Amino acid sequence: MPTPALRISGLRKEYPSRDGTGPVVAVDGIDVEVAPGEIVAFLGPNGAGKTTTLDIVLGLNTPTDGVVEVLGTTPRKAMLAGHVSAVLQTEGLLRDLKVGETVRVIAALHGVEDRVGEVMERTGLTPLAQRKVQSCSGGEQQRLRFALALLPDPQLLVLDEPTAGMDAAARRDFWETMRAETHAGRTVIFATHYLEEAQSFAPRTVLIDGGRIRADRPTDELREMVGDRVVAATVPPADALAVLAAVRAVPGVREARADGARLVVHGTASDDVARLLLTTTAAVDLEVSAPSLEAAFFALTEESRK
Ligand SMILES: Nc1ncnc2c1ncn2[C@@H]1O[C@H](COP(=O)(O)OP(=O)(O)OP(=O)(O)O)[C@@H](O)[C@H]1O
Repeated sequence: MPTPALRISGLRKEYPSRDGTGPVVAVDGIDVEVAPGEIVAFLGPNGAGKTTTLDIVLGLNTPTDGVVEVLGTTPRKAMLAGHVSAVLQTEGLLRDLKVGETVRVIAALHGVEDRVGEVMERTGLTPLAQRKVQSCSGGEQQRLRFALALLPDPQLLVLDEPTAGMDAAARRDFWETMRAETHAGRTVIFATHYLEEAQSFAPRTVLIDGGRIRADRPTDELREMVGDRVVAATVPPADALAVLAAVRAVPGVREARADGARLVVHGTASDDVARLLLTTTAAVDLEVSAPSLEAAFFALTEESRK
């Protein structure tokens, strides 16, 4: 058995109360093991305990109880040896430095000046080299943090909501670069609020809420468990009943109803329903939406009640 990239056993973290109402239990007994080369999403809503867990993995916070091993050693030793890098939500950048200078300074600290050009190129920073950090957008600054994390060529990369504050296009760019950076052997753990980010990037998802793991399974399976899509469209009122009947006959449709002229269809067959509506009816204003994270949690707790 190879040494796990990460082993967390019985992890618990309590913070002193902020308002005298007793301690805040941020992490309430987490066990998880990540093999070398795995890409794992820690998915959960605000306050789930993701940042606390990742900070402990990075040696930036200490557990109240439990054991955390990173690459077979303590978090601090792994970090100091340069085997672990992180992109954190709040990590400071020096605002007066230029982008290129920032990368060179950190490369010099790691003794890897020869990697500057390659890392800047791979993270798309070369055209921004002369720009001051303070003039970069939030997404560009996040890309710079990512470049700094890649400099030591870490075995384990930890990303805490790396796309927070980015718009959809910047998020897509970020994950495309990230995908190219995950080569055999590099382990990646990232925290996210977005089910789509877990779906498109991580083969395995650990769902965390209230400081506990609610599910730890292949992301595809999770997606199937919450695979419903909602298709909505406006149809001429006179057609509504006939269209409803046609839609209900599509395999995979779980529920279809008409709210006045607005048709709302739930189920796993969103492509088939959309095709039927657009090609055989006078439907307009078609929208397809994915379940929210809240819906995912609901579906999962419903599953565990069965
Ligand atoms: N220093 C602290 N003192 C007291 N409570 C804290 C402290 N840091 C975090 N908490 C609390 O611990 C719980 C878990 O917080 P944590 O930041 O780990 O969650 P998260 O999943 O990362 O959330 P987010 O997505 O908002 O970053 C929350 O209830 C939070 O308010």
